[in-house]
Amino acid sequence: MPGLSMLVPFHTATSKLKSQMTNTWPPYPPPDETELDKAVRLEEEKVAKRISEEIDRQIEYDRQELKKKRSETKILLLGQAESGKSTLLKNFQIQFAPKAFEAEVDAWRAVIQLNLVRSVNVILAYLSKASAATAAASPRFSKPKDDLRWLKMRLAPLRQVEVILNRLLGVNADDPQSPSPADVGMHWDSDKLSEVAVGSDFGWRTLMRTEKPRPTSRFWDDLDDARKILEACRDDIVAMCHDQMVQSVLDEEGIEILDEPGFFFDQASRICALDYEPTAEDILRARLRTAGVEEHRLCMESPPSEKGREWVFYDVGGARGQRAAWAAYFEDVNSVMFLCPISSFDQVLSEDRLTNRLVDSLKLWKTICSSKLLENATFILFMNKSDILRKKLEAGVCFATHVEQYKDQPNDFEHVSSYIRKILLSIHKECSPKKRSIHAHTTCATDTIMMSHVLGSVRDIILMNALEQTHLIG
Ligand SMILES: Nc1nc2c(ncn2[C@@H]2O[C@H](COP(=O)(O)OP(=O)(O)OP(=O)(O)O)[C@@H](O)[C@H]2O)c(=O)[nH]1
Ligand SMILES: [Mg+2]
Repeated sequence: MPGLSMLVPFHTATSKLKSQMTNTWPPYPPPDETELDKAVRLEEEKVAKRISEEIDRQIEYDRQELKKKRSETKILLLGQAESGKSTLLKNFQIQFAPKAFEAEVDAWRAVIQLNLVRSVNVILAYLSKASAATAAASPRFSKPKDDLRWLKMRLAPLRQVEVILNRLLGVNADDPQSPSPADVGMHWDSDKLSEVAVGSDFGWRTLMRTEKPRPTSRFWDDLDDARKILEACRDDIVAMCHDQMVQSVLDEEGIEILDEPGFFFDQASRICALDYEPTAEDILRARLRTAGVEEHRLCMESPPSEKGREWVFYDVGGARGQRAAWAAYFEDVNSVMFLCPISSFDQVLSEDRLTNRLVDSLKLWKTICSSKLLENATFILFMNKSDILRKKLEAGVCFATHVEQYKDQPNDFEHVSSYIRKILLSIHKECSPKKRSIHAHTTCATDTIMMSHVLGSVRDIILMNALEQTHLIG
């Protein structure tokens, strides 16, 4: 039996062969092609070309994505709730992406005003309940009840301001850790009551960006209303913040106003003004609890040598209930930044009042150090809230009362902080799956000057290690 090629006309076979050999596209048309065949062939060629181009585009996209991924630096921010993770991230933005940080100022203004209003509402609700229950018995409520009633009446519009700002910022009303002031009980719990959380998917930061298409005018009208009410209540808010009865209640509860996250009582007059412009320090002091895991892309604006490099931060919610979600982000991480609030030795977790915060932080650190998934990451430890530790010790709070092993060593900042440092470093040494260097810094994340020095050296460490990890050096 003759081969199949024997049945195909010679010129067709050769042109096919030629097209296969030279890889010509489109292939030569068959010589006996009818008009209909030609139309069909051209259509088929068009479709094939489209598919081929689509595949090329996808390959190029995947190549670019891979290239981008390789040049990205992934950083995980870890630590218990209120350790200062989000505050550290703000410092990175201030230092290396100031324009992007500036673009979020409007959103932070609303958060700061909400922090203040919420604190005022919480205190008012607390005072009324406590006053009703103990008016006769306690000298701290000796102020005439009428005064309190008058204050409440004058400041009643602030409840509306809180509602508006909650709505505009997307504060999750269903969040069990974000109770409204109406939920205030007889037990003072500043951990929960002064703070708010915004879901990471709400996009509140970009909502108010000036260069973005603006939200509806209803949004801005509501925001204007909230600001006007705040301005109208300004004198009464300032009066309340300095009121003796309020001060004595806060004193009795051991609340150090300046150290309370998101309280802003000392800045009430400025923050309530219609033309209030938040400073970087205000924004660093604002309290917004992270819910879930937030991805932040920071495109370096400075220094010029690093312009355009992208750092991807994963900022996690630090409360116990949120920690199970962390592990999903452990793979491919270049750097872990762990924050241990060293001032927390005399505090308990707000989610578990039987657990000391420092003990919880050390346990968490042990778990993170032991993780196999993180064994190649660069570890940077921030012993944060050093300013509060210093203040507490200077005020006479005794470290050994809460950490018995400390025994009778000196109760001063240098000794206590170096004791905590030794423990953290020895945990890292003992629990790491393989030998790994560590960089430790004692910080106050609300102090921009201190942080600019620290972050300069942190940046160098991260860049060096990113290079090593991509085998360009070392
Ligand atoms: N005084 C002082 N306050 C700090 C310091 N670091 C952070 N804070 C404040 O502590 C509060 C909590 O900080 P965040 O950065 O929100 O804490 P976080 O670790 O992100 O907390 P979660 O999101 O709940 O996990 C904020 O109001 C900060 O301003 C510090 O070093 N000193
Ligand atoms: Mg946070």
